[in-house]
Amino acid sequence: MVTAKTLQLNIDNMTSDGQGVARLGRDVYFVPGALPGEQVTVRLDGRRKKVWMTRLVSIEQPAADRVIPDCPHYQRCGGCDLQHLAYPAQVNFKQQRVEREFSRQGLVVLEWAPPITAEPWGYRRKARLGVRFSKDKQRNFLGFREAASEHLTNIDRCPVLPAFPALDWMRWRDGISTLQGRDRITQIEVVAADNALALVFRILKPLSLADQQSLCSLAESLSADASLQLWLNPGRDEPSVCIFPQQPVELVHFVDEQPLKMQLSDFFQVNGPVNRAMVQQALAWLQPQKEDVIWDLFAGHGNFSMPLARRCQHVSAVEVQADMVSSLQRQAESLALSLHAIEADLSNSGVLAHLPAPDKVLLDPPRAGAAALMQELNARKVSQVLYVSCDAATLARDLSTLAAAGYQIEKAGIMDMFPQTHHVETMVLLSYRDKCRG
Ligand SMILES: C[S@@+](CC[C@H](N)C(=O)[O-])C[C@H]1O[C@@H](n2cnc3c(N)ncnc32)[C@H](O)[C@@H]1O
Repeated sequence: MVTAKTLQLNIDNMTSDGQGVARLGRDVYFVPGALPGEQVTVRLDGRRKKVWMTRLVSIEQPAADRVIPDCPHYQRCGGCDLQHLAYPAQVNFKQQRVEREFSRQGLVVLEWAPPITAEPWGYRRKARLGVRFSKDKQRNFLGFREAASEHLTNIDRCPVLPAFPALDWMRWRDGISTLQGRDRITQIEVVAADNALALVFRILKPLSLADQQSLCSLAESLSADASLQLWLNPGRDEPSVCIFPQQPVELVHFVDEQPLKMQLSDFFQVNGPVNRAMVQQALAWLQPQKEDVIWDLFAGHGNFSMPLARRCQHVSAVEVQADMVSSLQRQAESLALSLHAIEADLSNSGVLAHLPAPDKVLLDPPRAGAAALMQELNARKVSQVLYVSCDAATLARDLSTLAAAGYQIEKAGIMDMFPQTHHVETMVLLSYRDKCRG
């Protein structure tokens, strides 16, 4: 059978999600875990359209950039996919990938900024781990879902999470195993703010008081600097309840050297140092002036809007999630900043019609991009648009619409928000040049 076959391949390229690519005659092969320049043996897994999916069996000739992955669970855990590539080469791969997407769309960038990078390990301040009780084995599993499967990989530590004593997963797994309601916990979410670390336990049914006390005792023993918080969450749309400590501090992270409040359910950028550098770069590129009218679209909890509102008086922040909008508005009011937070769905571009015409627009959409907004920006001929994106393909698609209408890409730069993975964040500054005015 063809799926049992092995063959030798020379890898000459990489897919946008970091798999090695080889060509043999007219056939194309994707090889997860292989790098350009390598000679490898693979097993064929099956064919999708014209591409063979394969599994790496052995590496006959390794690439100069190959390194030993730091994590023992790498390639079983579905989290990271570039740990086998030396860090500078990861950044280089991401830079080339974004440039390739841009050139596919015929985009011209006047100036590329140097990539923004920070410490490539221990950076991830948000993560979700699965918990499962196996009746057969009469024990709990705690870890990440394996790539493309429902199986949990048990982990003791994760090198992309911060090295807090409270993130000792072996202790939590053992602790959960002793609970009466050990089959009621399905997930632990990590929210690492700058002033505290919150663990949110998703529960199917309420835990007994005795079980809650056991978890609190464990939290106390792991909370070296008293900054650990333990929350129980009974369901996606239900509020979480803090069981440790009794009076939890409000979570904040620092942006623009100021604390920004964050709620447990908020979207927030996963990499603190890269986020801070990204916001500083956005401010340096946009140069907000006191009288500027600025729209911050897909504003989240104000990562960009609050720093902008400190510098200018007419900032409108638009976001679809009501709880982030109200928290942002409250925060701005408490600091006497004139920021207008608006709850609206930006897939309907008409929602911007009543806002004062902007001098500058910052947009930071989710992965799908902001296709619905491009006509609005084209019609408005905004003098500066700063586009922040976590998906190079939808970014290039949206930029090509703007470029066709007369926008010029002044600057672009990548930000390595997600080291050890293929994901890349990009910032682009566009200016509007009216061809009729020359
Ligand atoms: C990539 S995040 C950026 C958030 C923020 N700019 C930041 O840096 O933290 C995208 C944000 O867009 C919001 N969003 C997603 N779809 C939206 C829509 N259709 N209309 C408005 N906001 C949306 C999400 O809730 C999320 O807060």
